[in-house]
Amino acid sequence: MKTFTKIAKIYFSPSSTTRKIVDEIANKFEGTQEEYDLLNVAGGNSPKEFDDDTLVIVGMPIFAGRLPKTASTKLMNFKGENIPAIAVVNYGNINIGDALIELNDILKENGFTIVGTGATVSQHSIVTDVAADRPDEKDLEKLNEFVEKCREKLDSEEFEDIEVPGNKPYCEYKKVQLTPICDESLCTYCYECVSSCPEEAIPDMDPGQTDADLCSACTACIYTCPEDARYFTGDLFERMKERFLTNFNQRKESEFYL
Ligand SMILES: Cc1cc2nc3c(=O)[nH]c(=O)nc-3n(C[C@H](O)[C@H](O)[C@H](O)COP(=O)(O)O)c2cc1C
Repeated sequence: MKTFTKIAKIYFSPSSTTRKIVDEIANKFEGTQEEYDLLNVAGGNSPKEFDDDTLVIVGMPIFAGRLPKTASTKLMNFKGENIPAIAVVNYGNINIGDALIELNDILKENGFTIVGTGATVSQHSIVTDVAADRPDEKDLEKLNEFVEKCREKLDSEEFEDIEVPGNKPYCEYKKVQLTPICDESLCTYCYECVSSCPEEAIPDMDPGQTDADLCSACTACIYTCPEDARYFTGDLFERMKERFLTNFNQRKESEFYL
């Protein structure tokens, strides 16, 4: 296999499961790892073009059947003429929607050659009882088999266009109408939530507030808070929980395309 000097990891991962998948894939290759964390407000804002000694690994969570808006907008800044990419969307056992085709389209449009792609299942970051504790051992085993096949394909250097499920035009991106609340009796004003928010929806000096118009419900602030002071609550959240646990609690498996 051609040796890659650099392994570039590009991801958006508010509750860290997508990052875990990307790390699992990247760690199977030699080469110095570079990270592009699109959750970071400054991350991925400027154009970046990769050299041909680079293998790119991209991981994106699925939000409402699409890529998160902030993440897809930033991803468009990454270009790589014939640079090989392994690309996964990661979802919470509900649906893939059109996110997989959207991810593939963006990467191909920007010059990348897709070596392998797929959809992995991880714990639902909003309704955490759905797909709880995933990815598990079985998931990681399947992921490793996929990576092995990607390695073989990189060896063969034969890359045909990969067809993935999804519709065009893509389903409309619908913002999830939830905004985390902050229990100020628990908050220690460490401001971790402020710096974790990719939408800058939490005011600098007032973590008790969240701008619902800016918030994408991504969950970064909830998972970063060391005091568990931030969470979703309310009727809509309770209804969502009930609906997901009733309808989507049957295990779905990761799917891969090469
Ligand atoms: C705003 C939002 C919307 C989501 N929409 C979907 C969805 O449409 N289908 C699905 O299966 N999971 C959905 N999820 C769950 C995430 O895709 C899943 O938990 C993923 O593992 C999160 O990745 P992360 O740990 O890297 O943040 C959604 C999560 C959030 C926060």
